[in-house]
Amino acid sequence: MSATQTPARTPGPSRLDLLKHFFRSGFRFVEALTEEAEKHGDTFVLPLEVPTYILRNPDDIKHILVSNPLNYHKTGGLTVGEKVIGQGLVSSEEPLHGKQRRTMQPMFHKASISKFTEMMLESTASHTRDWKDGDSIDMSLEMMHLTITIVGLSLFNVDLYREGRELGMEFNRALNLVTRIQLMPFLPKWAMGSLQRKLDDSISKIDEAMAKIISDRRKLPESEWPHDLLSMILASRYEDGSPMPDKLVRDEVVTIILAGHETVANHLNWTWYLLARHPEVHDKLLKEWDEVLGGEEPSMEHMGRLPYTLMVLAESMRLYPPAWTLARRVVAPEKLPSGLELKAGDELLIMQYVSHRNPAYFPEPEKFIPERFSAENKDSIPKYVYYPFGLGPRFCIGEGFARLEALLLLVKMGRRFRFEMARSGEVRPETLIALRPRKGLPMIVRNAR
Ligand code: HEM
Repeated sequence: MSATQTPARTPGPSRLDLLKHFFRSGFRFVEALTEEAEKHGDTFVLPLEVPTYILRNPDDIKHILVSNPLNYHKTGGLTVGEKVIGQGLVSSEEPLHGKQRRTMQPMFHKASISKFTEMMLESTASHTRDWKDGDSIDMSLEMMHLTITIVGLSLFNVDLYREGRELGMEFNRALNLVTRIQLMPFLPKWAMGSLQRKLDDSISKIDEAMAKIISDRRKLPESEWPHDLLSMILASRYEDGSPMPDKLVRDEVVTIILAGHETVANHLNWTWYLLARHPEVHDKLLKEWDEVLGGEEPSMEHMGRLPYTLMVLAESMRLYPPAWTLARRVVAPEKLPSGLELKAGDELLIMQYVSHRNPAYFPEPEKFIPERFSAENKDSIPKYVYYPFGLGPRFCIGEGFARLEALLLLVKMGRRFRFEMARSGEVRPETLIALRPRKGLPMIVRNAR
């Protein structure tokens, strides 16, 4: 990377400042950028080869994501794995994106998602069946296993942790390789070439398995198709009545696996971490669950009746948004509402992590205070400063699925267990594709009561 001229009126750290900052803070990337936002204000630019703006002005965010989204193409983060996810919803652009989104939307309606409730609860019960007071676990591994099981069962009725384990491992391998390639752009050519070859090998194994899953399903009469997302994708029709081509079916399925498990896993990881540090919040949750659910299992229908649980999950996503940044590239030059003049090719980072810690809207932003999201307080939080699921036409299609899954798993596990941190000190975030706990999350299982 080489330093370049940046517009004189946009503030930002020099390249040297940035390096010093990262070294001093032990390469704490998002924390350093949050501090830079406090120093420079809502808009600042990083001195990279292509000017890269970090934006948190709510009017600019609204303009880019909602008012004129076609002028801002997707890049970075969720699309780096484009080789793996192909032309799925996360990475495609218009007009393909709109066509796919309209076709896929009904699968994510409340009525079809709620049919996954029993499976989500059963998967959780079976995953945690043998856990007992005093056991040591790495919560981040446990949550990855549980959420990949759930996404595999929802998509094509295969448990990717058990009978579909080989395919599940292949997804993990591909995701790790994508992350390594993304994090190490300075690797020598030969080393990068070797990673790329491993990724290609992993992708061809995934393609082979996916082709078999799709053709096996097509061989069955439609009346025997199970209720899962693959059946819904195969049964869906475009506006002109034609079915989705197999290549796009494959891309959408792989996209949902990758977008739909690490995000939820990390949302839960951070929630367990916060509850371990705030046992009094866990007590209040138990009280709400006793009062509202009694002995019943949680369901979609309870979501509106568990306000404190939803407040805890919302505040957890404020502090630790699993999708920690949205990345866009400017298509045509444009002036933003704040006055910032953008050129074609400029890169934009709209960082949930930075916006969600803006003290102008969240006093004492580092503190875990679920009451920020109480009925009385939540309306004072503007839409464009808190956006864990994104905004506008690229808004997360799986939001309802993720919220249901997080609630069910939290109640199902949190009623039986509490989790204590196995090591002292604060857990720092690591900014991979999702915001993960750095060095995992070793915890000790305790009985909830
Ligand atoms: C807590 C969990 C989740 C979080 C925080 C999250 C967050 C996000 C965000 C921020 C975006 C927008 C990205 C952008 O605009 O650049 C997105 C898009 C997407 N998410 Fe999620 N997500 C979660 C769970 C899920 C689940 C469970 C699924 C599927 C079952 C899913 C599928 C998708 C897809 C397909 C897109 C692309 C939508 C489009 O561009 O039309 N996500 N997600």
